[in-house]
Formats: sequence, structure tokens, C-alpha cells
Amino acid sequence: MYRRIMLKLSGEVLSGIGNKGFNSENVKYLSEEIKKVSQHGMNVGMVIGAGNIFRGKELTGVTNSIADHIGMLGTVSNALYLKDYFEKNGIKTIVVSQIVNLPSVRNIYYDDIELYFNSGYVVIFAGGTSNPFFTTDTAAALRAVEMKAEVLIKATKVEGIYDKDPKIFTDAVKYDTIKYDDAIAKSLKIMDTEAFAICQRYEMPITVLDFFKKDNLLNAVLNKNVGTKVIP
Ligand SMILES: Nc1ncnc2c1ncn2[C@@H]1O[C@H](COP(=O)(O)OP(=O)(O)OP(=O)(O)O)[C@@H](O)[C@H]1O
Ligand SMILES: O=c1ccn([C@@H]2O[C@H](COP(=O)(O)O)[C@@H](O)[C@H]2O)c(=O)[nH]1
Repeated sequence: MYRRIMLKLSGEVLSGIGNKGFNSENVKYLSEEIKKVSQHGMNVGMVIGAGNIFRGKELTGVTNSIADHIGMLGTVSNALYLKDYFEKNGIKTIVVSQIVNLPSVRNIYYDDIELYFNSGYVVIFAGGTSNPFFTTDTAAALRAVEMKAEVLIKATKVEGIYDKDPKIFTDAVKYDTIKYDDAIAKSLKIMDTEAFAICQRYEMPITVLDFFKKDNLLNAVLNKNVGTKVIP
């Protein structure tokens, strides 16, 4: 069983696949799945994407760096939405970020993060890496290492890592485990190469799983066989 996890969620977990905005059923489901894990006493850090609001590359005609700033702000919006929902449903939550100065968002200080975890808070790291030209996968890898997580769990829309995109190729074959080197060499688009490389460098195990399958998250935290594990 892992004691401290970093959970990376696709923004579309909040809206439903292919949709934008927030879907109350989805947010309720997410909150219930997180509660199961935090009730086991695990330290939960989270990074959430913004695909339900906006991805930088979707904006044509806007300077790339500015489009990415807008995308990063989307991750702050998602984090605050979740914090509010979680707190109303009994999950103590803190949002931290280095890109905004808001009374509802705290700055990132390592010592404070330890205190938040020790006091049972879920900590949502918002604002990505704080830099344009990256994605929240890379942010999750960085934050996982920074907060000394034991595993990075990427909760997504597919059951794990396949030899090609299973949403496009019906004959895609799923891996139960795959080495960092192979994931990078094969350019498997489930996660950025940067994110794989950071996890490889700091020996951060990765589990990729289908978030929409009930109890998958809890089972992954209990180190049961779920999704795909990326290993040295
Ligand atoms: N080799 C592969 N194995 C599994 N999935 C793959 C692979 N290649 C591409 N994909 C696609 O990657 C997607 C994962 O997307 P992810 O969860 O990162 O969403 P995102 O679009 O980055 O997040 P957000 O919605 O926050 O922007 C899956 O939906 C899947 O279709
Ligand atoms: O470090 C980062 C992280 C994200 N962005 C921008 O935000 C959006 C949303 O993130 P997703 O991972 O795609 O959900 C992303 O498309 C970028 O535009 C960023 O600039 N830097």
C-alpha cells in the first residue's frame, strides 16, 4: 500500500469525455473515489489538467505562450471548483500554486506541504509547471518528485498504456507493465516524454488507469494489479 500518492487527472474527468465544463455526476463520482483513498489515511496530492476548459494548442491565432497561460489558469479554475466541492463533501482540501495571488490559493512551500499532509488535507497543485510549453503531465511528474510521492497515478480515459492509441486503433494491445525506456523510445502518446523522463530520472513509479472504473484508484493505491505500471 502506498502512503503518499500524486494523482494526475485529466480535466475531462470533470466534464465527461469529449465535453467541456463541469458535469455534476462526474464531479460527485470523483469526490467519492478520492474520499475512499483519503479515508485510508493516504497523503493525496493532485494535479488536474484543463481539457474540460481549454488547452493551449486548441487556440489558433493566439501567441503560443499566451494561449498556454490561459490553459494554466484553467487548471486553477478546476482546482478551486474541486476544492469547494470536496470541502462541502467532507474532504479537507488546500489549493497551492505559484501563478496566482488569490485569497483561496496558497503559495507552494515544501515545509507547509508536509504540514498539510500531516493534517489530513488533500493538496491540489494548480497552475501546471508555472511555465508555458508544458502540460500538466509534466507538472504532475515534477510535483510527485517534489512532494516525495511514492507513485504517480495518471487517472485517465483509457485502461492503461497500449502499443498505440486505443481510441483510434481497435487492435491496440495493452501493456501490464512497461519500462520507462520503452515508453519513451516507442513515443507512446499517453504521457509527455518530459514526464516519463522526470519519473525515470527520479525513479518515480507510474500507474496509468481508467478513472471511470469504480474502485480503480483505491485498488491502485493498495498496489493491486490495475492499469499499466511503468517500471525501471
Ligand atoms: N499509447 C497509448 N496508450 C494509451 N492511451 C493513449 C496512447 N496514445 C494516445 N493515447 C490517448 O491519450 C489520452 C490520454 O489523455 P489524458 O488523460 O492525458 O488527457 P489530456 O487530454 O492530456 O488531459 P486534459 O483533458 O486535462 O487535457 C487517452 O484518451 C488516449 O486516447
Ligand atoms: O505546465 C503547464 C501546464 C499546462 N499548460 C497549459 O495548460 C493547458 C491545460 O493543461 P493540459 O495538461 O493540456 O490539460 C495546456 O494545454 C497548456 O496550454 C502550460 O502551459 N504549462
